[in-house]
Amino acid sequence: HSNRVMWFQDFFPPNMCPINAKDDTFYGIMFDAGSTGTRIHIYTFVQKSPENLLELEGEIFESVKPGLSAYADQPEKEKNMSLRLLDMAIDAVPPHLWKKTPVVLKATAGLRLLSEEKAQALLLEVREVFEESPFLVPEDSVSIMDGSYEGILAWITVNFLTGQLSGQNQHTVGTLDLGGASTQITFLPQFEETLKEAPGDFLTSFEMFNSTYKLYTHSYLGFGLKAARLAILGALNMEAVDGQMFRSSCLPKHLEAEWHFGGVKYRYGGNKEGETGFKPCYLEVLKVVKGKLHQPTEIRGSSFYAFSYYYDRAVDTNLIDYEQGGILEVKDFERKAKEVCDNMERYNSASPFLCMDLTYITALLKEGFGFRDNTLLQLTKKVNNIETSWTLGATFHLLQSLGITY
Ligand SMILES: Nc1ncnc2c1ncn2[C@@H]1O[C@H](COP(=O)(O)OP(=O)(O)O)[C@@H](O)[C@H]1O
Ligand SMILES: [Ca+2]
Repeated sequence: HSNRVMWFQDFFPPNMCPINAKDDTFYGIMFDAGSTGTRIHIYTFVQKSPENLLELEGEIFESVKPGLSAYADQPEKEKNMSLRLLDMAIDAVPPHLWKKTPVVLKATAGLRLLSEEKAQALLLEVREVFEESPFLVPEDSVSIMDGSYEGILAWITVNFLTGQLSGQNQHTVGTLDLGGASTQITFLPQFEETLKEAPGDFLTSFEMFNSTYKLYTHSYLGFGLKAARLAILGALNMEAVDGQMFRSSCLPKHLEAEWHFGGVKYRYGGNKEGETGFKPCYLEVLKVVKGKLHQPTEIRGSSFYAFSYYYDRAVDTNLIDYEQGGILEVKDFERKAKEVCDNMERYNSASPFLCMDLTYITALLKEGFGFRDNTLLQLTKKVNNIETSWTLGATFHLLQSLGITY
């Protein structure tokens, strides 16, 4: 804990605290416009002692569904949603701090997949809501975030919260984020070989907290869990194919249903006549995954923090506890995938996609990234009661860019 205080001393040196020199609390508001939902994170920073040591004290978090991209064809309807979330900030931040509190929204894969025109129309709606709010609206406050930042900022969050970015002995940990539309992998390479073998745009130098980190990071667009469902069904990028039915051996045999994603309606169902179960499903999933991702050799032996849908699906299948999280091996996902896919009738109260999702996660980890069966995954939703989301890293970055730190 004391490490964190020490670290903040560097981050906010005593004579430089423009946001608020007198008050002992200040705030930062970060919106995460994800493909499946929009979330608000209101971070509180506190100055506890007269020496002006600042600490991240807490977070207020709320989320709404569906994601911004669901309003692609009626952007004006989006307004209610951002207003509703912004009301939380109005309640949480004391009025005298409103105009010193920055508010920013960053959109991820859902908007990256929309046409430029539709995405900009949605962002404009949000910008109007922000401009009418009493908060500090920085330039470029509403934008689509670059995928490499999504990975880097999540890595910053996790390694900050676990105390790895302060002090001398830094043992940083890699991060895996499985969103609805994209997935990210990020780590600090230890081997020279990794730097040599990585595609050029997978390495990014990033400055934060007075250090420069050269990270391996990549965001695979279309490899989020929900986009992967469409890819497996053969329906990705097949807009408005009226009435077409997409079938898969990963779905319950007699299932026929509809699914809305990114503003498009899809019909899908099981292999009524053909095979179902883990084996055929894995083969189907492999077509989407195999050879599509870069495999850095050095990660085979390391352990990673994993969140978002890795966490959710592990909770759904009782691999981990919803509150506690836990540590799993890659093979635990495979074991569950087999159990669910080969007994789909027993799991018919769960999501019809459970088999497909678990099989995809298994294939993504093993055949996609090249992890070993016994690679350890630390599944975490919160560290010290703060969400393990890129939004905290983004808030640090925001404060840094506003000149609140050097
Ligand atoms: N702050 C958060 N806390 C918990 N889960 C989150 C958070 N942000 C995203 N998720 C999870 O991420 C997954 C969806 O990813 P999302 O952010 O909507 O898509 P994408 O990152 O592809 O735009 C869901 O499992 C959702 O529960
Ligand atoms: Ca996300």
